[in-house]
Amino acid sequence: MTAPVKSTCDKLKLEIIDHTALVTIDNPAANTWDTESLPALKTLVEDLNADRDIWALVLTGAGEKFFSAGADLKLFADGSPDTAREMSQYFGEGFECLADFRGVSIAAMNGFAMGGGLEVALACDIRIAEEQAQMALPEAKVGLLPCAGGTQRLSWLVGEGWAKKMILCGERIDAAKAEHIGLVEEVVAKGGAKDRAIALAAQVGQQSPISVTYCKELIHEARDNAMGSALPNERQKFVDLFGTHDQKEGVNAFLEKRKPEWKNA
Ligand SMILES: C/C=C/C(=O)SCCNC(=O)CCNC(=O)[C@H](O)C(C)(C)COP(=O)(O)OP(=O)(O)OC[C@H]1O[C@@H](n2cnc3c(N)ncnc32)[C@H](O)[C@@H]1OP(=O)(O)O
Repeated sequence: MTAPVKSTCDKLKLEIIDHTALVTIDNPAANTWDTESLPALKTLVEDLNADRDIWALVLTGAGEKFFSAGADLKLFADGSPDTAREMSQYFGEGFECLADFRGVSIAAMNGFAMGGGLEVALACDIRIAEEQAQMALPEAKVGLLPCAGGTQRLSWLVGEGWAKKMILCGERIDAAKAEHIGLVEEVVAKGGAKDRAIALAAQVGQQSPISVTYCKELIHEARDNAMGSALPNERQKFVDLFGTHDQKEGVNAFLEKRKPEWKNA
């Protein structure tokens, strides 16, 4: 018998419910991602992948307000290109490992899903949002860009037009709009995402797990082939931004709660 899987990080809580791993991002105030939780996510998903009794993964956020507000912006206030390289690698490895999870992954979006918080939901197979949830890829508002698969996975899911409206115009959308454009598969009442996701995961459990794994790999094949080198390129452009004035200005303006003054340099 193999030892039960454990989370290696307090910011990621793990509960096993039958064949489903319930993973809760628990990093107050905004369930942000950092240099502890991102590598821990990778380790956790690898360990869950190795456990043949785990067939589904549900990801949610602790508390009532945030699913996840993305990267902890405090890490980027005076970050260097090396900081950016390290963070983008952690994001890439963590979220790509989740995207390749052997079973079905479901994001139970219980509140704000912003930046890397929306990108982790995009790395899941299915998204269930509570009616009050709001989502955006607002990285360009703070002088950054979505480097955790967002430019690619959002475009694949909702098409180029809405991806551009959200990424280039910084448009934040509510759950109803997200369902309308195909960004989430279901909207449920406030407080209901986790239970609905666990119920859906149990439904997955009625299928052959090995069939599910093979089908998922095949569904991903066309997209992954077409993406080519886009994911490493996305990470490199994120690193490049850290040599600019506007990256520092954008992040510091957010932390100082003021409007940024862009120089386009
Ligand atoms: C590759 C990935 C890159 C990225 O992910 S870059 C980050 C992208 N994410 C964002 O830009 C979202 C930033 N957050 C927000 O815009 C706002 O939050 C919300 C619209 C989501 C909610 O606004 P409101 O209701 O006014 O809450 P609040 O007072 O802003 O947030 C509560 C506390 O949480 C902190 N916080 C929120 N998001 C982040 C973050 N991403 N990094 C660090 N701290 C964050 C705030 O500052 C504040 O803290 P305090 O209570 O001390 O003032």
